[in-house]
Amino acid sequence: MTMLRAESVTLGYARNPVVHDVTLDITEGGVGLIGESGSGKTTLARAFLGLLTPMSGNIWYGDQTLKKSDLRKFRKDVQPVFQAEALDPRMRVGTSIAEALPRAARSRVTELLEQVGLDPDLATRRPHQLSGGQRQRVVIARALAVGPRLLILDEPTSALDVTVQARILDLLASLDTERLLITHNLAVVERLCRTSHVLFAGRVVESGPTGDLLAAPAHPYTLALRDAVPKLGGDPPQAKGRTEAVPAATGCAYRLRCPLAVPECERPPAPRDVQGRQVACHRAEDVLGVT
Ligand SMILES: Nc1ncnc2c1ncn2[C@@H]1O[C@H](COP(=O)(O)OP(=O)(O)OP(=O)(O)O)[C@@H](O)[C@H]1O
Repeated sequence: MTMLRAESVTLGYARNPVVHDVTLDITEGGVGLIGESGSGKTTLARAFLGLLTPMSGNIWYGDQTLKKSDLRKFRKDVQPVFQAEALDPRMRVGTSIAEALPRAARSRVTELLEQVGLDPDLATRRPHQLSGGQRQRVVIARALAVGPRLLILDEPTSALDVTVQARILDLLASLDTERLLITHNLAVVERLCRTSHVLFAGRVVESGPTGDLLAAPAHPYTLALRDAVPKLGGDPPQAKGRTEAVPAATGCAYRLRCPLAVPECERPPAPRDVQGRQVACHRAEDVLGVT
């Protein structure tokens, strides 16, 4: 079932588009958005949270566009989980969580702390008196307080060391809330997302079942990402091949970096079906041939 859908959305700031004509469904089983810094992941997440209005296209929530849906219900159903630094440093964490709860349900703070694996006694502490992993659990507890159907998680573990990351991933995997997860870390989507979308320069270049994407990428950029970060906790990926940082303005945006680029890539590749995924690359079959 599709909970949220971006339909041909173009997004930007001050009329300058940074996400171009993206169509993407948030379906069950976890959805990953993968891409390097600046590829447009957070921008897309903001649009899915109703915080950024598309320059064109629509965000659909069920059978209504966000513009027309009941925003109160939407804000309860779809909750962000951003970095732990977003917690108010002056507020005791129990109060932080209680604030998100309806007045009649404030006694649920203990239950929520337990649900995220924290000792309820920590409720009286302030964020700086907790470890990074504990703070991230508080952020998750706060998001869960209103009983959301979908969590939108932006790099939920990137500030944590590897063992703490793994425990937070276990916690997220154990929740029965759906998730859209934004990360540059492929190991994280492998653990938490049935479907993944790879973004490059504001365009989806490859989408499909996460396992297939990682086992045999069909886009050279997915291949570069996969080969750059073999394990949990690795550094942000650097593309292999040529290293021009600026995307090409015409044709395939990736072609200046792509080791497989040919003159045909000066024409923009339309997304097409290749072995069970959607891929925007003229040379997808050749990429599959080398993986
Ligand atoms: N508030 C803003 N005003 C103007 N430009 C912005 C704003 N926020 C983001 N951008 C630009 O939009 C593009 C996409 O940024 P975005 O934050 O969505 O990327 P990202 O993939 O989430 O990157 P990161 O992994 O570093 O968070 C970038 O070129 C960025 O500079």
